[in-house]
Amino acid sequence: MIEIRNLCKSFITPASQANILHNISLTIEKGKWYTIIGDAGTGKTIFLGCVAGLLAPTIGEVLYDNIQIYQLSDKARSNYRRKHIGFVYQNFKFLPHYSIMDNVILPFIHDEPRKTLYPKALTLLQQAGIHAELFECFPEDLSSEEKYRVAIARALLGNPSVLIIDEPTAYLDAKACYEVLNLLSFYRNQGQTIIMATRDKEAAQLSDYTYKLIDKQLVQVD
Ligand SMILES: Nc1ncnc2c1ncn2[C@@H]1O[C@H](COP(=O)(O)OP(=O)(O)OP(=O)(O)O)[C@@H](O)[C@H]1O
Repeated sequence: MIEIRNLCKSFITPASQANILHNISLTIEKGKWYTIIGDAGTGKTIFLGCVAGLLAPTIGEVLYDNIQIYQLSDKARSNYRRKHIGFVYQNFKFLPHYSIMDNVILPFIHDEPRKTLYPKALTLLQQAGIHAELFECFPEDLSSEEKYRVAIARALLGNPSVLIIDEPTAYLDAKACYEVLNLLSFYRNQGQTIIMATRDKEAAQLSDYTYKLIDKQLVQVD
C-alpha cells in the first residue's frame, strides 16, 4: 500500500553535506504496525517526514497506492496528506489557546461542518479514554499521557490510511507508555496502519514489524 523505494535524504549546503538516510526500501502493508527504532539523531523523524509527504527525499520515491506523492504539485500533495495521513508529532503541535475539543476539530473545519465533526471527535476522544470534563480544558491542563491520547484522536479524525507517530513514549512513565501502546494496538486491531518511530526498543513489542535505523539504513529486527 505504501512503497518506499531507494530513499536517500541529505541536507546539502555550499559548505557541507549531511547524509541522513541512504537507500531505504520498505513496503508498508495495510493494517500492520511498523516500529522504527533508533538512537537519538539517527534520522527517525526525517524518515517519517519523507514517508508523510512533508519532506522530499533527495533520491528515491514514496508511493501511496501507486501514486508517487513527490511527483504531485505542492497543493495536490498537501490535499493528499490531509486525506491519507494522520501525524502525531513529538511535541503535539496543539493550539494552546483552544480547547481540547477545538484542537481535535479545527484541522478539519474547512472540510466538514462542526456539527458532523463533533460526534466523530467525541467518539475518538472517548475511545482514547479522554473524559468529557476534559473536552473544554486547554492542552496545558492535561497530563503527558492525556496529550498523547488527544493527539492520537486528532490524527484519526480524518480517517487516514496511515497513522504516523513520532516517539509516542517520550515523557511517559512505564505505565502510561504501556497504556498508550495498548491504545495503538486497539486501533491496529481495527485495521489501522501504523508507522511509529521511537528510541525505546521495548515500545516495539506490540507491533507487527520492527526495523532499526542504523548507519542510515533500515535493518529488520527478528
Ligand atoms: N535541515 C537540516 N540540515 C542538516 N541536518 C539536519 C537537518 N534537519 C535534521 N538534521 C540532522 O538529521 C539528523 C537526524 O535528525 P532526526 O530528527 O531525524 O533524528 P531522530 O532519530 O528523530 O532523533 P530523536 O530521537 O532525537 O528525535 C540529526 O543529526 C539532525 O541534526
